[in-house]
Amino acid sequence: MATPSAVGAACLVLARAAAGLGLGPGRGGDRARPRRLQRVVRRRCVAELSREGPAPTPRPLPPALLAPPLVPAFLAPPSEPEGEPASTPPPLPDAGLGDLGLQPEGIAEGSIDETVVVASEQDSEIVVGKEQARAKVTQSIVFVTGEASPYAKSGGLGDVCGSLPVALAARGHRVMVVMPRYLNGTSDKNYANAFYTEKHIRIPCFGGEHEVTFFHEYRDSVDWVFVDHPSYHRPGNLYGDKFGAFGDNQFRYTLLCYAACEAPLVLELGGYIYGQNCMFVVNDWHASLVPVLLAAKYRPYGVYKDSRSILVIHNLAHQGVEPASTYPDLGLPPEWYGALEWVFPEWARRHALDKGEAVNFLKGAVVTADRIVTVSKGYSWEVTTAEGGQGLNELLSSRKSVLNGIVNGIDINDWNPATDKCIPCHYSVDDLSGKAKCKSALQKELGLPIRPEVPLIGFIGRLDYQKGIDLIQLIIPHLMRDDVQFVMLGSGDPELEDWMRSTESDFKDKFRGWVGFSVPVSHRITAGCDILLMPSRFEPCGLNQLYAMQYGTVPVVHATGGLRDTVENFNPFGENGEQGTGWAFAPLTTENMLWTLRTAISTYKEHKSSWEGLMKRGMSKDFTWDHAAEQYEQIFQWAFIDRPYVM
Ligand SMILES: Nc1ncnc2c1ncn2[C@@H]1O[C@H](COP(=O)(O)OP(=O)(O)O[C@H]2O[C@H](CO)[C@@H](O)[C@H](O)[C@H]2O)[C@@H](O)[C@H]1O
Ligand SMILES: OC[C@H]1O[C@H](O[C@H]2[C@H](O)[C@@H](O)[C@@H](O[C@H]3[C@H](O)[C@@H](O)[C@@H](O)O[C@@H]3CO)O[C@@H]2CO)[C@H](O)[C@@H](O)[C@@H]1O
Repeated sequence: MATPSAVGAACLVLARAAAGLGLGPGRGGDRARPRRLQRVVRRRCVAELSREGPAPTPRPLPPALLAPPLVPAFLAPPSEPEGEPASTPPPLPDAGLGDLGLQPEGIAEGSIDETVVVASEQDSEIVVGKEQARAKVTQSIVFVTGEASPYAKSGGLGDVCGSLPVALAARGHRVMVVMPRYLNGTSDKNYANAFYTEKHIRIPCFGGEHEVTFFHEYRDSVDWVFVDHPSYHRPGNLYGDKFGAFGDNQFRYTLLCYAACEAPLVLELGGYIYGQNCMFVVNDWHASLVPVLLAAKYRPYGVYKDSRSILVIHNLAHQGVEPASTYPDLGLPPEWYGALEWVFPEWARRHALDKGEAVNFLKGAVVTADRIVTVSKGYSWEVTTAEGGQGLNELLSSRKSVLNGIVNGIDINDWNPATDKCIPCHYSVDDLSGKAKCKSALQKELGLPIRPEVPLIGFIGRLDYQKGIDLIQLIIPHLMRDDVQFVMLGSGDPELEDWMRSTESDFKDKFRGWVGFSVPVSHRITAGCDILLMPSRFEPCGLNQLYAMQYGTVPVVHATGGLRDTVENFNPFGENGEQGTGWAFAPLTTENMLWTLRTAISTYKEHKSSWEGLMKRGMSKDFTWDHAAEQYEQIFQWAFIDRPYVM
């Protein structure tokens, strides 16, 4: 049996929490029914007690997590041509694209690199280890996400949520990640080490009570918590299948958010619950109901008063928008409708009688989260502009004082050419010889002519409008006249997948289109290519250019968002000699892109020592998570200085 005190504490907080949860989705108001709810909750706690398994062996906790709070958190002070193309290419059109490559200005308050002295009720010991830097103040952190690698990944969100929590745990924080337990019949083995916790909760939404259970794995000092429900068990990818996005995604991620709010209160992980004093880090729209729930359904009942929430925006293109008529399904009190209220502009409405009324999950978090972080500084400015704000620019501008940008890091355990298990030869900045072997192995694997002297260009990414693949389509007939090789790895838009296949058959000796999702292939392309092309229309951060630089592969990118923040333009006439790690071009036009690519290609072919300098400067950059983790800690501290969001 679990220790009585821990279970008692869990029941108490669960009782308080569920007093706010309500049991019905109607607009009748939960506040009118607290007594009945308390009774139901007490029964639930008793039922849970009888299900308790053997007491887990408690893991040691950081001292701060055991110490009782002394003062309320808000009182803490601030602290050459080979073969001809199939046909003569048409003239290059101007892409006619809005360019976001403008100069950022006026974002948020001071630099997050500034040192702020924070006195708090939590651990204030400064521990600087020899190998691993430790946090000045440790927190209980709860990440909520739709994906985290290696369990489930559809793109960069999965990378970040699979590695930032580990970096924060290594710095002394207690960290939990809450995500769905996706079972699709092919990658189910990813969850093989996650065990059933015997915890069940019933979530009042969508016209009934929906039971979810929790699975758990403790790995890399992080509590990985998987929410289990039949709606997460189906073939396809995480969010949809060949017919498009799943029709019940709003329901699936509503469940995730409710479950994530309960997990710190009910799960004894390593023997202890996380409790009410948490830092919720909610990622993208899938997790965006969490801050709304905290404000609408917990704090009014005295629960989570000392917790804070941070919204991390990885991509404003996905906001979780559904018709306004779905609001009652969410189980939120009617007076909270305004937090999620969203009206489409007239041009975006479907017919004359369409009033464009909708609910928008991401907007709900923009309104109610205590702080907002975007995944690069550049993007934190772009989201406040009409061009980059995807309709949320005015709202985000109104929250500038709590909006910051932190460039993502990369997991060098996974992405390191000296140790990478997916690549055929290892290499480093001190010995680049293995890279040439990776290139010839890749050419062989792809069935391309094995020619060390020909520049091999790569693209890796989701086949999505965001990534500018239509621009690649336009330049390919021109580029294929040059002596180059080009490999693309991607999946997504079926028309673009078909184009990749047909282009491969048009240019058999020069172009490969690898349709599908393969992490090992992505590593081999990153290591084997000379140049990585990223013509993204917008890019909140971008990870592939970081991986490329780490592997001595020179990025050619559109100067936007995180790409502009991380790729330094090649300057052969720098003050201290040659400078830069790649090429960042703007505006985004096909002519500009082709010209920049050809500049890179001629540098590769004719200026070998300059090329080696580009490679080595990129490989010497420190893209590890530690610096970003430190900046997140600063945001956490700022969040705890302010009072939490209340209506
Ligand atoms: N077919 C395929 N096979 C194998 N691997 C594939 C693949 N297609 C993509 N990937 C992998 O998915 C990841 C893509 O990450 P990005 O950050 O470049 O873009 P994404 O738009 O998904 O992420 C969003 O979130 C991240 C994280 O914050 C931001 O960096 C980014 O700007 C934002 O758009 C990389 O690890 C890449 O290798
Ligand atoms: O890590 C890669 C990206 O993953 C997330 O984006 C997904 C998005 O959140 C899902 O909702 C879904 O998007 C579909 C969208 O909802 C729907 O209206 C339609 O446009 O189709 C979209 C594709 O199915 O899938 C997205 C991934 O493809 C995350 O939010 C992003 O930050 C990440 O870049």
